[in-house]
Amino acid sequence: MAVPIIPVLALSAVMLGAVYKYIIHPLFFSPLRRIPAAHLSVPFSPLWILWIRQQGRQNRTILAAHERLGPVVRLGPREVSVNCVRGGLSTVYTGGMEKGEWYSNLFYNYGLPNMFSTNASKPHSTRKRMISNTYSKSNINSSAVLTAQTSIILYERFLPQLFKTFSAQLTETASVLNIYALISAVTMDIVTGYIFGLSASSNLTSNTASCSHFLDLYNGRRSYNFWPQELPGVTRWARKLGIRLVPEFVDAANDEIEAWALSMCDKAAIALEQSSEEKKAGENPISLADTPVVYGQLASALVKESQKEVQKDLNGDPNHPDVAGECQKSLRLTISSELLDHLAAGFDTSGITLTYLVHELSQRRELQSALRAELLTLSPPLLPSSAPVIPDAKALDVLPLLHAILWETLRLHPAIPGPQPRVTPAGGCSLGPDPGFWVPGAVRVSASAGCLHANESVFKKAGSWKPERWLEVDGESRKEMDRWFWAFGSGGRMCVGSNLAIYQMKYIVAAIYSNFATSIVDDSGIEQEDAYTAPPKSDKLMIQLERV
Ligand code: HEM
Repeated sequence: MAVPIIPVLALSAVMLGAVYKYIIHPLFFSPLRRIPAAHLSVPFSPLWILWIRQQGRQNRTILAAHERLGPVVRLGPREVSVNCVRGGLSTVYTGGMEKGEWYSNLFYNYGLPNMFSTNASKPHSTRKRMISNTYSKSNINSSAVLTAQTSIILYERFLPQLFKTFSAQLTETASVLNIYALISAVTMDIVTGYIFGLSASSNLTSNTASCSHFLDLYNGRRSYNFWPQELPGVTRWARKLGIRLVPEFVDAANDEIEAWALSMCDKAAIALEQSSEEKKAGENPISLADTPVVYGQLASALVKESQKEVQKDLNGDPNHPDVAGECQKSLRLTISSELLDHLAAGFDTSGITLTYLVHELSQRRELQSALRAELLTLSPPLLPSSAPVIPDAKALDVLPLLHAILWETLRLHPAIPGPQPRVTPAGGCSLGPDPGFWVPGAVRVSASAGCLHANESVFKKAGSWKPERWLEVDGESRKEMDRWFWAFGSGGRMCVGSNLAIYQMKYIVAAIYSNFATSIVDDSGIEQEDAYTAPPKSDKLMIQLERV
């Protein structure tokens, strides 16, 4: 029987091509072949790193690979991890590499992008310019609105909850407090208060049932991120075949959270509208605490930007009565996508950090006393008798022990310890300290706070929580510690809310430790999740309060 020569030749060519692409090229020609591989299979296939991620072992595996192989390691055929400042953070993040699809796969809201999930630099910086001043250190530390909001949240919600728990402890009707949930509630209230104004924002601190419901919704989705984020195509195809890799309740939770954020946006819009009418009528406009600072700024910047477009559609008439209305309507979800991201990024990370701060302090009675002594030097101190006045934000900010305790917690327990992926530019780049490895374009590259903060040559006894390291060291060693400290990221995509985060975390710590001592009742499951954002595995830290 004659062999059909053309199909055989075609098949052979395809097979040879595959052997070249998947074996010969990675072994002998790929510029990435010189980078130490975290696993034997990584030059040929991404399956190993996908498996590690799916199993929730990525952070510890990447850290172990860096400890074994040095500051640049290869994680997949087109994926590299860096763990150095020179040729690492400076090239990838300060160098402004774009984000790639990893963020847009998961962090769109209502199907719409926001600053965090926008890949390209240009639309990102346009959006960032619109709002970054509302989060600048000088605005945060001198904002009368934020002061009014913080005073109400701390004196009328947070401290009463702590005192209520303390009294219940005395009568033994309740002996323990899940401080993770209460802190998440208060960080949510401060962040949404600043974004939407107090009357339009959340009150999870006083409302424990709403807080539990929200945390269940929010945290219940966590373990299903892998599929849509790493394998969006597979997730879509599986769905078409009737297989749900992400259960239905995750979609329902997303819908509920989106609806909740949208309702806060709508309330903020109404408050602003009423305020401008009252202003026109010569009446008192909106109260300080009810001012929606971030919403107001973002909405007005976006409306201004889109007015030109809408005007074009309305035959160029700038006075057409529909211009403002059309803009508001078309921007409702765009604004909410942005602000839902801020509130999520803002409450979760600060809540995680403070939970670990309380956990560490609860094991050190003497340090709590030293911190309390420092906090009581504030004028006025954060005691119920000082209400409604809160200590000055700048005075709070410069307390050295408080700062060292917060910084050390952010170092050892970064809320985002996992890789923050970027994509190398089309022309390629060199990665790693001299001489570095040349890497072509379109390669996924990331650094991780969890790995950078574990560097023993910068942070002695890196595995121990030692706030004194931030007090005892200065000069070049301190500068080096600052260069490797990466809890908020760096470069153009660094955390835009870091000043608000520091502000609220310091006030919350001051509220707790000016009034109480804490001790651990149950810290089972306190280990951080091995994930991009890393809350305690158990979502709880049970503590007891003691009045001081
Ligand atoms: C302890 C508290 C916080 C920590 C540790 C933290 C950490 C980070 C990190 C590491 C990034 C960069 C992530 C990446 O590129 O993958 C980031 C970005 C971001 N954070 Fe935070 N964050 C905190 C609090 C906040 C707060 C309070 C807000 C706002 C209210 C906020 C809003 C954002 C936003 C909008 C981005 C995206 C910035 C951009 O892409 O330009 N964060 N944060």
